[in-house]
Amino acid sequence: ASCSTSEPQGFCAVGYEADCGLSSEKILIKGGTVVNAHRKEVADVYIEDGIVVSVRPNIKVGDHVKIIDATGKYVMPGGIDPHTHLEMEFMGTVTIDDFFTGQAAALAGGTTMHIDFVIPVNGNLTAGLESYMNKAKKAVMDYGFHMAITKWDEGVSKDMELMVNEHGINSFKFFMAYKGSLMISDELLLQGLQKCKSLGAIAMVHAENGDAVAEGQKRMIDLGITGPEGHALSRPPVLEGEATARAIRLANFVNTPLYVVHVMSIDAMEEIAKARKEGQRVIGEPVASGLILDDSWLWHPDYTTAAKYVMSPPIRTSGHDKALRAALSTGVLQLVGTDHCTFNSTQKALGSEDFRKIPNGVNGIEERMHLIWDKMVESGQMTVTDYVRVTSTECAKVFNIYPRKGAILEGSDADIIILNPNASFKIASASHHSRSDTNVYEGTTGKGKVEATISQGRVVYEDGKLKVTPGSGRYIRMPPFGYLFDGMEKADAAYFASLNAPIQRTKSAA
Ligand SMILES: C[C@@H](CNC(N)=O)C(=O)O
Ligand SMILES: [Zn+2]
Ligand SMILES: [Zn+2]
Ligand SMILES: [Zn+2]
Repeated sequence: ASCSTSEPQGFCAVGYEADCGLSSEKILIKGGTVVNAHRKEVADVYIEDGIVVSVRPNIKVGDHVKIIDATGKYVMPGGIDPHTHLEMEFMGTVTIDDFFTGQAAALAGGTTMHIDFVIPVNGNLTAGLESYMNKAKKAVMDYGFHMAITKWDEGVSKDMELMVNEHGINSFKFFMAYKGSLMISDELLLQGLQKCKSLGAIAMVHAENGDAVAEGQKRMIDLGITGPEGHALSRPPVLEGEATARAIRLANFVNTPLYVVHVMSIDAMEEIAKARKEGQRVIGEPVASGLILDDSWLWHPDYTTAAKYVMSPPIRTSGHDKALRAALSTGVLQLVGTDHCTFNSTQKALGSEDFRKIPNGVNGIEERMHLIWDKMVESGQMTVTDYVRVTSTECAKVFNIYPRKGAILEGSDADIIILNPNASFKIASASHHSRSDTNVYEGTTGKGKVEATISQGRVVYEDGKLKVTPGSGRYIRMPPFGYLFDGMEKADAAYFASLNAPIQRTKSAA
């Protein structure tokens, strides 16, 4: 069998890879501009057995080495997507992309690692992890896990220790929205923040006021607004700003780092900016949809078109996207995710009578690298080194897997992309690798094209063809106490020292 394009969407499913003969253990990438977060340089990259062996000009090699000419192109660390939901059970259905199609899409778009969210099973973390390890059996690229916390008791607290100390999880997500399903109370959030601090684990929040959202939804239904536009109107930016501020203050009170996922509005971004200006360790993660799109689509007369843009927090009115891009380019926000959580048009139709039933989520795992390059680097708003920082390096640093991941340095994993700044891309559901029949970026074109993706030292995407093997993906353990925790104990000591001098009071005269 050979690598025929008759394979579904140009896939090389298991068993064909050897026939493709295109992947190899020794690769020399010649003459490209190698870009890391800290510098760019014209240099060769030599890869052997999945590892970067050397990065310098004019590397000489023997035979049996696959040579890739990258002259005039950028050689960069593969993207790392910090926020995905593959094969996630949610709102009565399951996301249409699993660890095969979602990851194939990622590789085709220049992302070589993602961090997915384990959802506990009936609140049980261990059962949740088992379930996700099972889903990931078909993985074709490296992945890590965050763990969601959807209820609190002594068992959950104990299990969090297990997740950190035994299972390589160093981040826990608390949903402040989705009342009645994933949402937790402030009391639980506080317990969770304190537990994360003690474990050296990053606390992550979905920051919307879930109680107010429920009120806002009722308000829309009472007004007879049941279409997708009701989704945006029911949860305005003020509710994202309020929850973001609340989470930031509670993290301050506990004195632990905080990671705000899918920052979608100016309201939330400005709370993060204020906290960071005051020295608080808060990370803000915008996602591709919030950086690129606006909510006018939700008013589209065609339900299928409008419903595909329903996610939470909602994609905002025009202007928020521009402000979020500016914040990302100046370091107010630190890294870009996608929140890839795809439902096809049949699944989205579950909410055709009531927007509250539209499964929340959009695509992005294949489009992120192209969209950020075109919108921010090609436009001159962001440097190529910052592009690497926000799409790969910062994520590796926050989750403590740098420089194994997120860099092209001697000893790093050989997860590398070659981007041609002079080629262009076009986004279409007809050609994308997601299993969904819709794409929120349908028809978008732009400059900059990922022409080759190397994952674990093998060429897995080249000339528009994927050569992936289900089961070849590896679970990447992420150790606790990453850089965001450096020195926190000193701040704590100083704080408690300042309290430990009880005031000596004289008894007031009787
Ligand atoms: C459930 C998950 C994806 N869906 C979404 N953001 O609308 C999330 O809230 O991050
Ligand atoms: Zn093939
Ligand atoms: Zn969320
Ligand atoms: Zn999410």
